[in-house]
Amino acid sequence: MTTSPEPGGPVALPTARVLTVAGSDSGGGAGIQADLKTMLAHGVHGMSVLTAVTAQNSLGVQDWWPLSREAVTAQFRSVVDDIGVDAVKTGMLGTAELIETVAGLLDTLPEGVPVVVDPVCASKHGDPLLTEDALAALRDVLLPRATVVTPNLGEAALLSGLGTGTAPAALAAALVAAGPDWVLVKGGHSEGPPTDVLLSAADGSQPVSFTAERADNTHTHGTGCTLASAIASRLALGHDMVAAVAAAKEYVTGGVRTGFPLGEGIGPVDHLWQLRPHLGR
Ligand SMILES: Nc1ncnc2c1ncn2[C@@H]1O[C@H](COP(=O)(O)OP(=O)(O)OP(=O)(O)O)[C@@H](O)[C@H]1O
Ligand SMILES: Cc1ncc(CO)c(N)n1
Repeated sequence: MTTSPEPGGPVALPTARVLTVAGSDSGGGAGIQADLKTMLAHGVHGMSVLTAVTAQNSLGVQDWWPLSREAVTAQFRSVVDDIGVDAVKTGMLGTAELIETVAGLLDTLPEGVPVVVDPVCASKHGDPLLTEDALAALRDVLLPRATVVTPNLGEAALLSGLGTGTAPAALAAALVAAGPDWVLVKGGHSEGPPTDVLLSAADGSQPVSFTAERADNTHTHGTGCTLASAIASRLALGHDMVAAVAAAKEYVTGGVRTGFPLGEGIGPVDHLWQLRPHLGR
């Protein structure tokens, strides 16, 4: 929870403010749309800086267009300078130019605002959402500014330069060296129970593993965005990192279990699974 200067002195806000800096998914399952739904489900105030527009559906990404650095900067300044933020999540940034722009903007945040970096490289279908030359910028410019970075197994292999068969704990150790405070390597693309491995840069201790039952459901569009936004929401509400990841994992697990078919391909996770009984549908 946070306080805000008001005439007559600081007052407690009824909720936390969480900003996503990410791309739009026209199909509504991932990207900005998944982030804002996740934030709503966590009872925080969600805000957005759009970095790119994708033409996307359950079958894949048909095309995408990055916004200008001026458009990204103006959105960020509008939100941060007036409303303020308690946590930031970054997702699809698309190009090296936008990664550098966003990194510069993150440097202007007040001290202590947590930043969750989801290093989005491709969609669930494998369609690229990042230009090839931007991977180095993601690693060298954005990772050092992350409170936590949340790669899937493929992204962790790409960013670390290690092979795809490398164990998650070894991938996490290699990425911690790139400068984030924490690394969470997600195991959604492995065989068996999806296990996510969290490693802290600070204490050099053993990684913490978060395991769930694998949902026997192909409708997993947006899992990565959902997990990262849930972590950002929990951090904004004052949870520590281990508690935030544990709660976020529980949220995404429920959402995947009840993910539903839409279109001809991969349907979305259900962001409202906890509220369905109250909604009556
Ligand atoms: N079938 C599943 N059942 C339960 N949990 C899952 C399943 N698939 C993925 N997850 C969980 O979802 C979260 C996101 O992991 P994943 O590896 O799918 O990320 P991602 O590839 O970045 O997602 P996206 O493709 O949406 O970008 C992790 O907590 C992972 O363990
Ligand atoms: C806009 C956007 N961001 C992230 C992902 C990753 O799932 C996606 N498919 N689309």
